[in-house]
Amino acid sequence: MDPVSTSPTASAAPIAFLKGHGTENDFVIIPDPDNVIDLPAHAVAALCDRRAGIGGDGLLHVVRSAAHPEARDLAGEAEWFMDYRNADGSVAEMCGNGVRVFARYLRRAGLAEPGDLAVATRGGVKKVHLAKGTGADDGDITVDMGRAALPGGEVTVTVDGRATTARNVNMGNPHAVTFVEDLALAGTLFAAPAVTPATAYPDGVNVEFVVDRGPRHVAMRVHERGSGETRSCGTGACAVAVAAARRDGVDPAATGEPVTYTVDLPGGRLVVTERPDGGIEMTGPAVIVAEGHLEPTWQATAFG
Ligand SMILES: N[C@@H](CCC[C@H](N)C(=O)O)C(=O)O
Repeated sequence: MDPVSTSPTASAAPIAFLKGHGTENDFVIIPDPDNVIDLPAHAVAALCDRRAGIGGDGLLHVVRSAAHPEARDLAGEAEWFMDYRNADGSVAEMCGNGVRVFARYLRRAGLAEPGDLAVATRGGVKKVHLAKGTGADDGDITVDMGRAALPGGEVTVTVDGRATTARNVNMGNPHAVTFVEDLALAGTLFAAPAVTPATAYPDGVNVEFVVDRGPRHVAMRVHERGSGETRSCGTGACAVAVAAARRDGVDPAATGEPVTYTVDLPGGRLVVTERPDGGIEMTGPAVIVAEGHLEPTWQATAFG
């Protein structure tokens, strides 16, 4: 399962990849334990291209923390670093569905055992729980996503001239969560919704549209920074659960009781629990779909 290649500029050896998804939020996975593959933004965009590449909402570069300058300091806490990229090649702090798929890959490759697995991300170290028996394909995976930050301040999302207020929630990456009457009001989501004030999100934002489905049960659509509309977003589901809880007047820190929301997305279901200590746990599937090697001619063009 280890990559065959080193840098494509140094060698024509084909790069090993896998394809995976979590609730249909799909990723190209590039195993590169020693961080020898240079992945410029244009190569990531080419890999994630759904027509001319493998296709994905993002890319999971699997690197040992000790081998990556952005994660070296975390190597004592987490052996592996999820170097996450969006489909346009931009870098993001965290990916909730991605970290489950990342853990599934490590388990499948024999690089992680059942139990708790620490994964370094740009959003800090996340603890992933691989239940006993978790193997190549089976079993949902739970991630301790850390705490949500709620910066406050008025935020507005505008689609097709219709403005709704939103809550600013940071899950390591930025989110604007707005409750609507009908998910169709999100429109086509071919373009990013307008979010104001721009100063609330200096690095861009993921936008979630949410409707109620029942008690502590919501459904959402999302427009992701750097990827467009996706069929699921794990950090987005966590942001939505926290926003829904506060809207419903529920705060586990105050009650001392955890609260769980079921979040339905176009690509599946995630279950999100906020604990009294503020920690957020997300549970959902993680699937490896395929593996192979890049075709050398395509690789040379994509990385050139
Ligand atoms: N789909 C991811 C989030 C990926 C990063 C996001 N697009 C950003 O730029 O912050 C998830 O499952 O959390």
